[in-house]
Amino acid sequence: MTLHLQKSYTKASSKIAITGSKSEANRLLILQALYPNIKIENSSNSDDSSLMQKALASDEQLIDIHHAGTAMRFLTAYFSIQEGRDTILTGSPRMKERPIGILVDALIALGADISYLENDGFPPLKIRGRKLAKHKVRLEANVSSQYISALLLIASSLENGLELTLDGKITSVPYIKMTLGLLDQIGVENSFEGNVITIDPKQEELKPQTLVVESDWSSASYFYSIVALSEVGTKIELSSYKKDSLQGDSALAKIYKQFGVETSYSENNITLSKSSIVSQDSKISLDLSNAPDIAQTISVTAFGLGISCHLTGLHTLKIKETDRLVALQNELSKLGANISVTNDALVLDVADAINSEIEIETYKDHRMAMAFAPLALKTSILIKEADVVSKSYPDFWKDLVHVGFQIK
Ligand SMILES: O=C(O)C1=C[C@@H](OP(=O)(O)O)[C@@H](O)[C@H](O)C1
Ligand SMILES: C=C(OP(=O)(O)O)C(=O)O
Repeated sequence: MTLHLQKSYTKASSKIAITGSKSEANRLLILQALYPNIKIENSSNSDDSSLMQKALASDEQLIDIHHAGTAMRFLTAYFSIQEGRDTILTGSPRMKERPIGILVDALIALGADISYLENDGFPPLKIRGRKLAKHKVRLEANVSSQYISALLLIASSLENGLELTLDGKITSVPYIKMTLGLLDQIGVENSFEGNVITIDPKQEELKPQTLVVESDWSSASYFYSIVALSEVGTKIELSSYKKDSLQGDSALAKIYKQFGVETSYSENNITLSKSSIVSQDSKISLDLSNAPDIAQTISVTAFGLGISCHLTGLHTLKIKETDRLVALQNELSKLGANISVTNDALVLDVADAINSEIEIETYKDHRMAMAFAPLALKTSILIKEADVVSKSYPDFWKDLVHVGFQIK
């Protein structure tokens, strides 16, 4: 489905309810499978969380998690400790290109029985569940934090817990802290000192408890972009967010000040307001190694505002739903941007104009569709395969119409 976004204006004020963070939800679903007394509120309505839930409820041997990276990585660890159960874990063609060897090697070092069914280092996997006898392991930490979170999520179910030593520069650190924060909330003792994470064992039942998932900050990024590209005075209120967040993408509040967007926090909500016009001479420089999922949103906002920007710390973008650096370069260039990318950085220089009626390819990446949509506040634009948004945010297009977008 291709959507035609006509040149639009945001309403002066609107209110949106985004569902829970898919990252928090997918961690809690694994923890709930291990500790059934956990109840989850404000969970995520994303495809990735539905796939996770379905996989955990299934007693089939073949589990297909489609495009869901967290489900692939977390379930690899989870099925490794399901004693006596054999599982084949597979995913979409792109998932079969997303590396998983670092996690599989660490699990095998702990005693797991996992083999590759197609290419070494990549899904699909055959996992023969068993008791993991060892409790100390080290792994390379600069490729994906999801490998680390996967191990941390099962760690308290191991007889002696886990001592994990991280080698190299640790990437996407807030996601590791999110995992540890959720373990804190359910009462699993843990520590993260230097490059060593320790998790204590907890094999007894937990007391019944309800965990409320904070709404998804990565999804909120598109409204930051919309407010940044709107008239001064525009306000959008988003429900179920807090100042003290487990999600690293809450850095948006600080980052978007540079784009003239202020964030105010009330008891349970945030309000984004466009407070000032940003000078065309300003230049945005950011290291996004702690918040890789908002790189596309930020690049497109900068382009829409005609501001130059230099983003670094983007080395993980090449192994996400698509190679996001190449995808950004291709699509922003079609719109008239002066952009160059390397393996871990992006430079955008001020462009003369934004080309109209350009068809944006989304490369089966939800964030390509959502990041480019706000440009409709500057010119009409077409978004191809627009239904990809359901991976993280199925209500995205409906919510855009609610804030004033004209979509056909
Ligand atoms: O743990 C998580 O929930 C995630 C970690 C990040 O991945 P990397 O650690 O691979 O960068 C992020 O990009 C992804 O969307 C979700
Ligand atoms: C990278 C993402 O997800 P995953 O790695 O879980 O597929 C994302 O949602 O941007």
